[in-house]
Amino acid sequence: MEVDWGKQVHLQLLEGEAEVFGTALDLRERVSIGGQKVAVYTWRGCTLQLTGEPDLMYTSDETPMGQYLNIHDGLDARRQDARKDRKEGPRTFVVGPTDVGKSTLCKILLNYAVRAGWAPTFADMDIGQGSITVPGCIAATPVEAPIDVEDGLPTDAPLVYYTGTPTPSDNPALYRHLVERLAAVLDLRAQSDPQVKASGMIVNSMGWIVELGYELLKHTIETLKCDVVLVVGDERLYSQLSGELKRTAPAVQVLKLPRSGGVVVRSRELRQAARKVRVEEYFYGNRKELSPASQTARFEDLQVYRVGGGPRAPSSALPIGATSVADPLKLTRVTNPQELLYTLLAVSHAPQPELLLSVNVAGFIYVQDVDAVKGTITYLAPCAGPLPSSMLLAGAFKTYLD
Ligand SMILES: Nc1ncnc2c1ncn2[C@@H]1O[C@H](COP(=O)(O)OP(=O)(O)OP(=O)(O)O)[C@@H](O)[C@H]1O
Repeated sequence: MEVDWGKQVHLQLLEGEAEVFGTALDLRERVSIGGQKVAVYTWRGCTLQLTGEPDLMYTSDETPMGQYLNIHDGLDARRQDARKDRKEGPRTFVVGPTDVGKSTLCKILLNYAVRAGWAPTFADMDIGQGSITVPGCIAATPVEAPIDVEDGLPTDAPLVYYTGTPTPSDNPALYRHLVERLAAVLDLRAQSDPQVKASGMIVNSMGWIVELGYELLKHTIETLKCDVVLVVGDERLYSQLSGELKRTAPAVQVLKLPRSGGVVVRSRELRQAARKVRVEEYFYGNRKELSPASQTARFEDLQVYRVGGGPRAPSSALPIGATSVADPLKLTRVTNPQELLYTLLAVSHAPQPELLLSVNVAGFIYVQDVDAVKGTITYLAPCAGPLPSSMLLAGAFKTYLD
């Protein structure tokens, strides 16, 4: 069923068993669905009660759920072997073009793993959408309980790195660098807990699968040491990846899966709107249950840095024939606050600017207003009080919150 933003329907399981993307519904529990497109699936039949008017609703008996369950069984067996041998559990990378149900498959596999007693790590490499935090981030989170149908993924302890852009094509070197940082931290975390280690990871990818996008997918497989690659809904990508990995990394198992017929195709405008909704949800919560605080600070008290675009060496200083290239990881201090208006700034844990790209971020603030005369900026923060740090990383995309 599809329910538009701003609208809600309520779902109740009266009899039998049913699940929403792998999260089992409890008998009689009232679940609210709003601004979502979901499928309720039953393995053995159920009776549901629906209150409200979804924008679209239908029943279907064509589903890849059987295949998805087989994949889970395979991963489960590998996790058990890993636990016995004190080795790493499977690291599963879900790839495919846009709108084939990659994020949904990740959710289903995470939920089935949790229901089987594991504590997998979810890593999201899709910086366009931001399922764990705001868009423009590479992030990971431990999943220790079934994903809440209303609230989505757990956000208590995410590990977040900010690229500041919703597409890696703006700065591929930065994207690669942050994937490497995330991988290093996740490796350390896995070593510190045998259950986390054996549970493995489920990694979501972006839908960009050609040219540079394809190269970045391969980089992620290598960096995160993924040993299972699930290719959803794209025969060409499957044959390209399986052929190449057979030669370069024969231990990696590449499997293909069909796209679920229910997956909804989103236009560019809808994706943009979804990004704005994600930012709103970050500050206000899914049900507007949070109270962010609007605060004003002197710009000179903040240290805001931007990544990339370091100065090019003049061509006269280079050998003949060489072209000058800007350092894509160069950090430059932002001196004009006006350019930050309506952008998200990441509040970093970094103690000094040189570490801004090595250390994860604590959270985000949104620049609502800039007063050039007074030299102040007004920003929205998740809570009132001083920021945990004055070291901030600028983003390059604007979001217009109401
Ligand atoms: N079987 C289904 N029935 C109804 N809606 C579904 C079904 N499967 C997925 N969806 C919905 O379709 C939309 C797109 O699915 P999803 O986000 O999983 O695709 P994706 O391939 O990850 O997209 P992206 O290109 O953004 O990475 C989501 O809103 C999801 O909730």
